[in-house]
Amino acid sequence: MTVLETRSQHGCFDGIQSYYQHSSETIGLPMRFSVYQPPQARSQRIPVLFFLAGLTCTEETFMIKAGAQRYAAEYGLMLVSMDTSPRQTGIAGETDDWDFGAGAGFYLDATEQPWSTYYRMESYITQELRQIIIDQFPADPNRIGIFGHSMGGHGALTLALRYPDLFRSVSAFAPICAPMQCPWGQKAFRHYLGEDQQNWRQHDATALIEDGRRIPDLLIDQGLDDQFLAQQLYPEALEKACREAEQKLTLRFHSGYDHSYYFISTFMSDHLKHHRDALL
Ligand SMILES: N[C@@H](CCC(=O)N[C@@H](CS)C(=O)NCC(=O)O)C(=O)O
Repeated sequence: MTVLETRSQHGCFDGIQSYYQHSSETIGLPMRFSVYQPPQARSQRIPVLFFLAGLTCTEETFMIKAGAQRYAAEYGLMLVSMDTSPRQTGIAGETDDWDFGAGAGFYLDATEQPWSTYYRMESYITQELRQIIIDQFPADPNRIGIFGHSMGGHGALTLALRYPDLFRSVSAFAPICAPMQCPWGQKAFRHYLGEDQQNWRQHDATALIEDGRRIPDLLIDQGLDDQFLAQQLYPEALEKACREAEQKLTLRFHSGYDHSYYFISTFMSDHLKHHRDALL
């Protein structure tokens, strides 16, 4: 069994917030993740929600800023978040850009050198981290959901579409809905996946739905004052694909909200209710 080093542990809403590091077989380097166990975890196996954070974030960002633990304690949901990429791989230029490389793993397995050796976040989350959570925490393997923000919203949507047997509920805050069409996605996909855009379609939520993949009822919240909305996020593209495919989508726009965790924390209770209703 994977040995976990506990980096810190804190009482939180009658449950436990903890931070871990372990040597990752998938990544080939140490990886960090965080877990919130609500009080219900003391006596039973409970549903789990994986949260995938956005560009520049770490395993701490969601747990510190999203205000999710209060609702998780009420609803009996375990929360798991993880770093947004491998770190300190030694790849030249890894930390030069805030929207690519370190802090920007895009939740896929890179196929192109030099990134493909370490940048394997898709396998890390769907296999290694999922197994750690099932083996070492009171998690119900049949009741796992996934959600995320921005790049992590992209990750949540694409992993839910690609692994419908693993994730039974899905939602997102301000996700990158059509990465093949936006500058963040094009830059990441060109380096991680190469020039053949046919391979990109496997990692683009809009394209996956166009290509026939489906997910359970999808909830997306999007701020209208989001500084990245027009250039990077393209919810209209996803909405069109869902409409044409008859994929159920609740897409809510909110005036006065930007891309930050102030927006995320405002709508957190709705997202946890959405997952609770699907998983309990
Ligand atoms: N560093 C970027 C912003 C990056 C950013 O907004 N990241 C989002 C995800 S895409 C985030 O959640 N940042 C962490 C935070 O708000 O704490 C900039 O200066 O424009």
